[in-house]
Amino acid sequence: MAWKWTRALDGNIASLERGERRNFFVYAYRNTAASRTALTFGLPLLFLIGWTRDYAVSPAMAMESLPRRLLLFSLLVAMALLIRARLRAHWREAALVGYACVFSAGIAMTTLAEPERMSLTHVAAVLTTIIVLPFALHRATAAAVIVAFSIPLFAMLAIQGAGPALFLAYAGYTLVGVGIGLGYRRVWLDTSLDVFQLRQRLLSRIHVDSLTGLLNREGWQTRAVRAFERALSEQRRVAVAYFDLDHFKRANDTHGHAMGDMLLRTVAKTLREQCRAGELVARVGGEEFLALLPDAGEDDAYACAERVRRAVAALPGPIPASVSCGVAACQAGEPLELAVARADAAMLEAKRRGRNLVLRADAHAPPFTVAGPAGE
Ligand SMILES: Nc1nc2c(ncn2[C@@H]2O[C@H](COP(=O)(O)OP(=O)(O)OP(=O)(O)O)[C@@H](O)[C@H]2O)c(=O)[nH]1
Repeated sequence: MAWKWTRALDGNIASLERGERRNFFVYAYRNTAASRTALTFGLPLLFLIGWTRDYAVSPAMAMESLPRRLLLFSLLVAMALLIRARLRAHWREAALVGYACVFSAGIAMTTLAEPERMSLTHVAAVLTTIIVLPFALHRATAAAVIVAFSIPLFAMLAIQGAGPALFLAYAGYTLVGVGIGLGYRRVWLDTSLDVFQLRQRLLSRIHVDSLTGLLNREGWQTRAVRAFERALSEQRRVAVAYFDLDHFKRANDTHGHAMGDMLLRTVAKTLREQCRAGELVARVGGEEFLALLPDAGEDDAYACAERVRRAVAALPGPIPASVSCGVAACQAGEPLELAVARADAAMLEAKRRGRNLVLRADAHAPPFTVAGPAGE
């Protein structure tokens, strides 16, 4: 049996490494914002539905139970925040684990207080814990939580003289907990997840420029193309801006490479600050930066680039800095690289015209239009 698990698991890991999506469960949970969001909002929704159902049966009783429910809900939120801080997890994952823990604790307490109310709904809720916990918690913690919750539940099952279905459900629950806790490294959820997380972490590093924290060229190629295609499929506009620091070699030669690096970091920070959420910024060369601006036409891109140009020119510090920039709005049917090439050419023209300048690359009025706030 263990051998079979191992084989299945190795297959999962290999397929994850090959980037295949066979392990759909892990993949679906980790990789689709929709599934995580559905789960995250689904649980409080269940909470609400439960109360509404009680209200329909007996408003007085529902109102009576409201403070208890609100307390439980506050606990959920507190737990989620705690887990988020502790694990530095994404808020949706933190919220899920928080729900799962408090949900299980609440059910365990209810069962202890009112054993006759125990039902398959409870089992389903506790099973949620099994699904959710190993995704986000360390194996040992997940095991401790599961086993700790299962003890009172088992005691109640025995006292209640429950049927075999409930016993079986809880036995599965406890076994998963014990299996995880004993360090059964081949429990597929756990190990696949280790590999998966490692891969995700490596991938995110590969896409980030270590000096500035912006996307690097690979990151740009992956993320910008994806964002560009998404915008096209939703028939939204996209523009690009190509920035290049002026006389950066001179800055390096005069002030040293360490100061040059500092200037690059400061310019990167300025770029990030001047761009809106959802806009992608990358360092694609030594002192070259690219921005992808969804929902922007050439005027918007120009305005953004002008903001960046002014902010860089106003930077305090020992090195006087400025950027030249070309902006281009993607034309219908035009691939992203072509828009980038037009923005690049406009940027080079800005260099030729004396630097510290933003130019529009206007496909219909070649070669270039000198940009101005009124779009002259
Ligand atoms: N400090 C530092 N310098 C870098 C880095 N990457 C590239 N450079 C330097 O950036 C400089 C780029 O010089 P050039 O391509 O001549 O451009 P420039 O001096 O900015 O001149 P213009 O673009 O024409 O205004 C070179 O001296 C590179 O050594 C880096 O990561 N850190």
